[in-house]
Amino acid sequence: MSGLEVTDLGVRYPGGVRAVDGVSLAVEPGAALVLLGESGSGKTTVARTVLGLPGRGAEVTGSVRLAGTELTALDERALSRVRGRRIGYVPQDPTASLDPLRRIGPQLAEVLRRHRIAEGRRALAAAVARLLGTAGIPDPDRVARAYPHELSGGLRQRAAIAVAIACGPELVVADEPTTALDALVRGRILDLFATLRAECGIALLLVTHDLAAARRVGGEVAVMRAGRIVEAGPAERVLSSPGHAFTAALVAADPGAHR
Ligand SMILES: Nc1ncnc2c1ncn2[C@@H]1O[C@H](COP(=O)(O)OP(=O)(O)OP(=O)(O)O)[C@@H](O)[C@H]1O
Repeated sequence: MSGLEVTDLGVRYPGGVRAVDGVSLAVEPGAALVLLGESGSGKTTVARTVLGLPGRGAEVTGSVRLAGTELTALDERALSRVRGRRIGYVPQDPTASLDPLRRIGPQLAEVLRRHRIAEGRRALAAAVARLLGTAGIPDPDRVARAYPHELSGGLRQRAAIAVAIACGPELVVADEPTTALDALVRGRILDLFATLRAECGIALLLVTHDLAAARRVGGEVAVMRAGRIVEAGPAERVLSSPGHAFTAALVAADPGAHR
């Protein structure tokens, strides 16, 4: 299968914590899967394990395949090539993927050069401008010259998304990418993910506890509790008529549900 296919994933930490237990999910090119659930349910552990970064001492079982490549079988060198090149990562805090001491343009150029996407000053500058445009940045020249702290939160997150998509990845993993943003900007960033899916065929695995975000992204949702998926299906159906008591409780506890 193309896209991401996770089968019977288990992650156990030293001390016996079973953070993930028998999780299976799939995201096809251009599709989205939103992992929902309360804090500590294992969402981030699934995302980090897909990135090949489950954490020190983690014991991983099961399979993570990206377009047929078994990622759990790769060594660290091969995995670090897959990360960045075939999988882009968008963290909650964009400053985590941006260097505070370098302007945005040179940072992006460095990623493009390292992965041999573009070479030479002119080609790199053009590729950077194109990439910032793809990330929905209206004035790419200004943003390319700016340091991360000179940008608004929304523009910073767009710059971090530009880093994530610089190498044309098949999959983007985003962990709470809009939690730190205000409601208007949050919606626009979620719409950018929709555009990237439609125009670049990127598969999106998005972790959030924000039900409104899950509704806006559309696609499929998988609801996690204590390391397991308790319910999965189209966001519209699962969130409007939950089939599991835990999903129903999650929806009932959501302040946005009563607006
Ligand atoms: N590196 C680690 N070592 C030990 N335990 C860990 C590690 N990472 C996560 N855990 C444990 O695994 C469980 C799942 O955590 P995880 O962060 O995946 O949940 P989450 O659903 O993403 O929560 P949140 O929304 O708060 O980030 C928790 O009990 C957590 O304490």
